[in-house]
Amino acid sequence: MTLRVGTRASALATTQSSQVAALLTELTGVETELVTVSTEGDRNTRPLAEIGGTGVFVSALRDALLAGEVDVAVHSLKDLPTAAADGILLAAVPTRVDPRDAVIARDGLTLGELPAGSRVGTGSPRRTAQLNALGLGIEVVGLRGNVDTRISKVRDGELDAVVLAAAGLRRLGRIEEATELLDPLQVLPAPGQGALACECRSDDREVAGLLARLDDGATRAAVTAERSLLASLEAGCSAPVGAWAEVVDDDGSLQLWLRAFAGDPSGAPSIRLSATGSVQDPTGIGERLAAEMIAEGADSLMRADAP
Ligand SMILES: NCc1[nH]cc(CCC(=O)O)c1CC(=O)O
Repeated sequence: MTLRVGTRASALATTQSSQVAALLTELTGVETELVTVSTEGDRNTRPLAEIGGTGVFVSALRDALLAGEVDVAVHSLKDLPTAAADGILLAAVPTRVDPRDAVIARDGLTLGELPAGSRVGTGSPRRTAQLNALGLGIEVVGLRGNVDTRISKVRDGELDAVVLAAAGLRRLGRIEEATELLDPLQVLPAPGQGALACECRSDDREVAGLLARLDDGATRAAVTAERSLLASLEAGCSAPVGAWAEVVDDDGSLQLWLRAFAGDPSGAPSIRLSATGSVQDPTGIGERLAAEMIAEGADSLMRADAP
């Protein structure tokens, strides 16, 4: 049997899909082949919010899965809508690489070293809100495109810096180009950032069993809490929400720490809170923290600029 692993066409997507395919072969001995599927998010470089936001990168791969054209779909977990999809099983969440955001700035600078008025590119409302909340006098400039396109804006001198996911840079072998890795407690990553999602058809027991070997329990618990918070806030992947959870060993009992940020890209005061609980209950921790954030006003904050 040869497993057909579906991937988007971008350099990042094919790299991470081949890494999953290689891991699958290593752990289970099964043969794999990559099948490229083109998605609306790749074909269209208008702002994500305009072309459907949540899920534009994901649905074409899921369609190929349901149509039986591929057996496995590999996504960046942070691109995955929180709502479950009919007939689709999230069969594996491999070990998270790196949750952090990275800065690539001109002349090796860090964010703090950039002079006031510097132009920093990101297309993410979450990054925009947190960059503004740092109060550094930076001008945040909208940006889309693949990793290469974004970095080239700094190399061309069009921007002073860009902020992007460290995991993407690592997977592409370009992490050395980062001039700063932002502390994930200071600039909270997107829920699921740095983790991958491996899906199969819900009724495909055989592939589900193979993929289960790739699942990492601690990563699965952390991203489940992060995504539960996002779902309970009724926010999508393009909302100004950051969340990061870690499993910590508290005298032999495994605890999950979840920290969250909700903001407003235009700079209204933001909300930061954290919660902890048993690693057995990631969904409950996310729900409780979301309720606390809503009680503090997260709801109206996130929707302040909604169209
Ligand atoms: N927003 C798009 C996206 N989706 C996943 C990644 C790569 C990193 C990851 O796996 O979280 C990126 C690029 C980025 O945010 O810089």
